[in-house]
Amino acid sequence: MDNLIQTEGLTKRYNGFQAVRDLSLCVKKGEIYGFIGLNGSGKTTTIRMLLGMVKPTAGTCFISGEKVNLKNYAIWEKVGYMVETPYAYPELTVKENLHAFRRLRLIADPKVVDEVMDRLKLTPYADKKAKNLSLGNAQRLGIAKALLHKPEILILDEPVNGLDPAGIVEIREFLQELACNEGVAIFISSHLLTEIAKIATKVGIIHEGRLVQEVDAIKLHHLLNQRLVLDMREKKAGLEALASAGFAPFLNKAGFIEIYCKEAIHHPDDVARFLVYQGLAPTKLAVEEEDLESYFLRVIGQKGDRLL
Ligand SMILES: Nc1ncnc2c1ncn2[C@@H]1O[C@H](COP(=O)(O)OP(=O)(O)OP(=O)(O)O)[C@@H](O)[C@H]1O
Repeated sequence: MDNLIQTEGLTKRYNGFQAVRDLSLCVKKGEIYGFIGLNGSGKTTTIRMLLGMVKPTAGTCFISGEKVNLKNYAIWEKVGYMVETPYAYPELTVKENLHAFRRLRLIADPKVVDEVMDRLKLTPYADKKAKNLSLGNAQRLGIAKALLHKPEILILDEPVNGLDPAGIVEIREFLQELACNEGVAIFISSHLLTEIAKIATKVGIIHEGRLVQEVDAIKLHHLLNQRLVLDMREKKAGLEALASAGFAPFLNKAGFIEIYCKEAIHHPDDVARFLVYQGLAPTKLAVEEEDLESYFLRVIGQKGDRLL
């Protein structure tokens, strides 16, 4: 079985409002699919349909090749998930929570709880009540629950929310190991594009319910625009000289001159030489790559300095 997760023409309408439109995607064994979009773009609705929690208006979801259907209990043996806020019994400790979920999953071997606590670095908090956990450790407990039964598919909605930078790196490395060494197919939603780009093997961008782009993470940086950024003392004269030489320069918000023409980006030394001959020596000259947030905004057709 190649595609462990697959959707075909998935659509959800709420009283005429299109939350998800004609969405088709697939995730293979060992792949990490990063599903990114602004708030309200349809990520959670898609995940809920994948998990059979919301009935699609049209289209189909397949898990391990089987059509998602709440009555098909066998499917859920293969899936671990965490959707929105991780749920735990607040008065029970981390360990008690995990044993409660182990029993719900009908797993006889109690050792799985110690194993999963160890993997998620929860052992020091084993006897702490869930209600007293930090947000980051509550997230870890959510992921631990999702992994108790060693699923081949993991579906996570915003799993790094509330984690500090070190915690984000740990979870990232943990998920990468899970996909790489154990072949788990991971579907992970987030609005943190930069973070997702570091972990995913494939990135899908959802906007207003539509999958507007899907790209292999390796190819992502080829899609980022490059530009030549310049500064000089005589900016007005510099802009005029560069414009008359056909470089189509413009002044950005930070007060630097930007050039997008390919020849200038590939041969910044020619631009420097030209400016020096004009008596306009640059005080800054650098080829810079568009950041992922600007790329995202470009793809979804919005303007702005930062995403979120
Ligand atoms: N039960 C519902 N009834 C009506 N509209 C809904 C319902 N659930 C979601 N929506 C709407 O569908 C759209 C998509 O919501 P969804 O929660 O899937 O977005 P999201 O990308 O997960 O956003 P966030 O990042 O904020 O969680 C939103 O406009 C939301 O208001």
